[in-house]
Amino acid sequence: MPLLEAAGLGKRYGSKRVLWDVDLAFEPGEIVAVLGVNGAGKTTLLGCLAGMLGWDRGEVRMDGEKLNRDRLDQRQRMMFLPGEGFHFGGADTIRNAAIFSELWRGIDAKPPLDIEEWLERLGLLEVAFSSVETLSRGQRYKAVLLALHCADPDIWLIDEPFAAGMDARGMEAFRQLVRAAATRKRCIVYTTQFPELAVRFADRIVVVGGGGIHLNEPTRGRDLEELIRQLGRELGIQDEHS
Ligand SMILES: Nc1ncnc2c1ncn2[C@@H]1O[C@H](COP(=O)(O)OP(=O)(O)OP(=O)(O)O)[C@@H](O)[C@H]1O
Repeated sequence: MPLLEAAGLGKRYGSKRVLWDVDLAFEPGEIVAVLGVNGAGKTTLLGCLAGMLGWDRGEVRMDGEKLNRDRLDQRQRMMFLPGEGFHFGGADTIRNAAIFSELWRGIDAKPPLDIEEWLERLGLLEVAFSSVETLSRGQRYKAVLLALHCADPDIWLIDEPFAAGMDARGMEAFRQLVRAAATRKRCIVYTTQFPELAVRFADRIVVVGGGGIHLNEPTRGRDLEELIRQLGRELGIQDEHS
């Protein structure tokens, strides 16, 4: 049974129909990249999957059970990370991560043992005790990724992580972070505009467009260069090789 599922999902903003009849399923332990041109509905899709946005038709299911936006126990099993991230005012990097851990895993939950290792991998050791508000844009986003690691929900919904100003070290730490989470059977779904990064980081690629799903393909066993070209064509990029 899928961990998370959209069945016949449709979403309008007023008279504007953005998604309709979207069927998608996400398994524990998989990393899925969602691509699509600007305005295709990627953020809308993630917002609906997270139960943050309402929908007009169809349903979202978690472990086969209909997602009810009022049910805290369901909402607590996932986290939606917006493109700009979010943090708790005044908290330093470590405290911010601890607050996320307390909110998602309970007040008695011990922080993960490897928090120092991830501070190091993300390049955050020097700002571990600095207020998140005083950090640079990329550092702030990394601090939120650390908090996500500490919260460790079953489902990670991440909007545009590669547009958040992280440096190469941060991007590599992100790759390791989501891979480690997938090994713990977390399901990670993120949006991106970059076919190369999608293919490099994900087990499956989904392309949203025209209100539906254009492509839903595993990366395993695929010729990745060809898949990147195919995605480029889906996104309207001219193929130099054709
Ligand atoms: N609150 C809103 N009210 C009205 N229309 C909205 C709202 N939010 C999004 N839309 C519209 O829904 C469509 C999909 O938006 P969405 O943000 O989901 O796209 P996206 O694929 O994430 O785009 P981008 O790549 O630019 O981030 C767009 O046409 C957008 O104008």
